Amino acid sequence: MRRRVPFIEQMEDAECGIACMAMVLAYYRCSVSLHEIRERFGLSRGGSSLLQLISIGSGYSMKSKGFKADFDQLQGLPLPAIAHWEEKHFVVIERIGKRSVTIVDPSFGRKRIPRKEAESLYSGYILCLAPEESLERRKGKNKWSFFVKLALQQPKWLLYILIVSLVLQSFGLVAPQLTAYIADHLLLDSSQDKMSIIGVALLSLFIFYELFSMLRGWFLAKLQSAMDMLMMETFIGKLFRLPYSFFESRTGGELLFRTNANVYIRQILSNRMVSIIIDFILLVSYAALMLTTSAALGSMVIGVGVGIFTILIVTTMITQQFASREITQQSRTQSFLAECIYGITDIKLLGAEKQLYGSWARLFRDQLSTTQKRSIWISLLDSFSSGIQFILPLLLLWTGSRAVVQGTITLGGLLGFNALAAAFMIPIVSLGSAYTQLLSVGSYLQRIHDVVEAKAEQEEGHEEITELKGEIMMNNVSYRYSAFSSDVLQNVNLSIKRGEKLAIVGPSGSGKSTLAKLLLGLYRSTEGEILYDGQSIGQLEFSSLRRCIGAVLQETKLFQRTVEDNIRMLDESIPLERVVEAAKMASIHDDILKLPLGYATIVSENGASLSGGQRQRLLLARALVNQPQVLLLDEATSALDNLSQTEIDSALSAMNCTRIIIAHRLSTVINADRIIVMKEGRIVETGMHHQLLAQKGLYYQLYTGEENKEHEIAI
Ligand SMILES: Nc1ncnc2c1ncn2[C@@H]1O[C@H](COP(=O)(O)OP(=O)(O)OP(=O)(O)O)[C@@H](O)[C@H]1O
Repeated sequence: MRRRVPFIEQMEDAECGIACMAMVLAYYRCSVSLHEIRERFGLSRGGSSLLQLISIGSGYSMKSKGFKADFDQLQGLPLPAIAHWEEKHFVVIERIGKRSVTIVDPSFGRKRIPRKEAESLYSGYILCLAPEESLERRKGKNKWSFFVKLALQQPKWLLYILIVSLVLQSFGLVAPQLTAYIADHLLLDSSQDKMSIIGVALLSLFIFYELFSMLRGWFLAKLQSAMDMLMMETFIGKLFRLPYSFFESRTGGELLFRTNANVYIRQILSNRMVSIIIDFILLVSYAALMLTTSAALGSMVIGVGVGIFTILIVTTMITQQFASREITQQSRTQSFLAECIYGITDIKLLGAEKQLYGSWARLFRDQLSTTQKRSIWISLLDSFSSGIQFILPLLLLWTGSRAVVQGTITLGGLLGFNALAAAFMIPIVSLGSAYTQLLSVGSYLQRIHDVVEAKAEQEEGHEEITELKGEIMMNNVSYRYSAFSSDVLQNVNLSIKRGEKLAIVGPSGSGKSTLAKLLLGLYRSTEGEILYDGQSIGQLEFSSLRRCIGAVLQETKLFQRTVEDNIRMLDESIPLERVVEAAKMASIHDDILKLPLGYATIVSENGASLSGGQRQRLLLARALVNQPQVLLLDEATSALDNLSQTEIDSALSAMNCTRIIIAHRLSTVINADRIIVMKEGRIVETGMHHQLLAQKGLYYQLYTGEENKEHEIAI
């Protein structure tokens, strides 16, 4: 039989290329996660080009050849192949027939489309791939394993629920027997005694049923909260341990969507896990009971049951496509909305509300149209199975009446059987819908899997440090953001002395911020090494190292907490006096006192209620509160006036810590002990202000350019 290309869903818009590559690799039995590809080739948020896909293919021992070809020329090429689609997307072409083409679209799934349509969607470029002998066969990790492991950590609650549910469901088995008994005995002989006994039996049945139901609900709530705790602890715990690059390649909205997916998964699985086991047990018991009561009628009902189940499964397979598409669209809409809310200042500034609302509405309409299609299929399915459930008792009475007349079954027996048949259908429908839900959970699990399986920033066992002397060395450090880009830093050699004030300057894009992030361990150098007090950065535990460094980067943000919390970053061990001291050094203390509640004033998200200069000084206070031995400031005082700048500078000089200051305004760094000038990722000049000026090189140009500008402004 022809092998099919396994569908691997893209998690984000820009992932279609690597998802296609992962599908083709999986087709050749080499299972690779999207995360692994990103990690290995350092792909960021942008999409991948055909050239990059060729390199990725070669990296996995696939002979890859990309070229321009007309649609008709595709016929003879080896498939599956990756095709450029609609000028903006990649899909895998699985089969080209005379009339139709089968593609596997990473954003949707398998699709068979008319040849004419495929021809119009194809953008003219194809990437053919064939495995080399060295291609490693690899089995993929099961995305369910994370959840199963968690669930099995709750054996107590699972067992209780199972027992209570079994007792509850066995009441279902009693009902048909009671029906038969009442019909056969009470209808003909309704003596007071029998009536009372049955009445008491019914009442006790009801009370027991209620008690067990309540107990089940209570156990379920216990299981759910235990699982919630474990799932969220594992997920969020892992999320915080992931490297900075992981967050650079995912949108905030998408990550929030994944966090919420945990709750959805837990809700479905904690309910379903037990019910699936019970439904199976019930199904077998009901079937056995029906067959022993009447083989003929029993076989008929079981046949109908199998029919309903098959229809449910087939329809689920159809709706599954819509379900995973809906999830992708939901996450896309939510990510877009989150982005708009984060960037509301720019939207207002540009007066772009209408356009963005229009874009959101388009995304939402797409999502709704998929939801609608799925709902229509589901309601068709529901109406079919409920129709059968409606007609089945009548059908049974109709066919069973002859058996009653022939005396092979009593009237009570037939009525009891009818009740049994109705009960038999319940677990069938429940298993069918469990299957539907489990499939949709699969799509959510894939998103969680991406986080849970990602490699943490550091494994355990690195040296935790509590203080630094402040000596830093960079030996031949080079860095590039992805395997496909050129070096952003090239052979940087730098030795920073304890207590030195080092300024890094250079044109925009010369690699200053990248260097700062390497020093903080946010990126790992591609070549060379960074040493703190003679110890390689790779040996140190990053979070402990970062606690010893006070850093303000261009991306650093304020949180919607009190001023005090913002300075001490929720670290309760830092007393208010130290917070005040840091605020004084950052020249923000007086401004804080003028706020309505002083240090207890809530700062609005990202400091919207503060001036640009106040925000920067508050962030500086945060960097200073731990009395760091190294201070790293990337454009941290760009919004300050010269007076505040001088005030802060003398406070920092008194601290006697190593200072690395990245600045565009050269006037702020002229008193630095040493200035290094960067250009295109290299250090091109080093020296003190007057020495660099005398060299009349790049620094001179930057400085005189700035001076002229200031002069123009002054005029
Ligand atoms: N996350 C990233 N992924 C890919 N490339 C990046 C990333 N961040 C920066 N770059 C690229 O690296 C180069 C250096 O950027 P960097 O931010 O280090 O420069 P910079 O000197 O700090 O610039 P500026 O003075 O404007 O802040 C630039 O070409 C930039 O496009």
